[in-house]
Amino acid sequence: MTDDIVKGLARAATSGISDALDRLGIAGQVHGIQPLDPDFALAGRAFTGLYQPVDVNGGTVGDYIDDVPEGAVVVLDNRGRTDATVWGDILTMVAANKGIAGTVIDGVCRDSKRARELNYPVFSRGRYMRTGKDRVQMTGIQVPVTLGEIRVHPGDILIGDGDGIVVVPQERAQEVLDLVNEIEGTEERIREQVQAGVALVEARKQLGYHQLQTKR
Ligand SMILES: O=C([O-])CC(=O)C(=O)O
Ligand SMILES: [Mg+2]
Repeated sequence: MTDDIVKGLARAATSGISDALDRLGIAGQVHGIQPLDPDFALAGRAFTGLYQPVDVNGGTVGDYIDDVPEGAVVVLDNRGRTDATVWGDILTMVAANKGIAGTVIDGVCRDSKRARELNYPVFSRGRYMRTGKDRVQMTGIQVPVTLGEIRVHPGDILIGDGDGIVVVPQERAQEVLDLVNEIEGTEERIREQVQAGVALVEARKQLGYHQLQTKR
């Protein structure tokens, strides 16, 4: 299920959402996590999972996937670990079949070919073949997690495109959406003016381009 705020934000580019977050003083830009394919895009509310290194009790990549609702984004916090995966082709296949919106990993994934074949958007810190099975332990499901420096609570909205991922806190989502629409509208007017022959320096000055993202 995709609600109206998610649909509205999904129409925007991550660059516009980033500028709106800057203006509102909200930290939501995820640094260093990129799509497996630059054409991948996703939008949806977070379903979160947290990993720790395995201890004497052993561990694996987790069996949460059947609980993830259609339209959600799976957000996996493996603490930036790049030497063991927490996502691969079997999870991709199941998630794509269920209509899950995509997966964002603070870590790495494997079997990346399947994600491209099924056009299932996976965003990660990279690709690697070595499994997290016997190396990680899932210590939390639907708990607050981090993607790099950015906190994600279950239900927060993630938007991803070829430029990366932004996280919009659910409490501020309407405010962010209103501001993104305003910023993108202003940028469109700048493009129209330039196409009509106005000098870019003039169009930018008139419409306040350089301050669109400035915190008020
Ligand atoms: O070990 C993993 O990262 C999971 C995996 O390959 C899969 O789900 O196909
Ligand atoms: Mg696999």
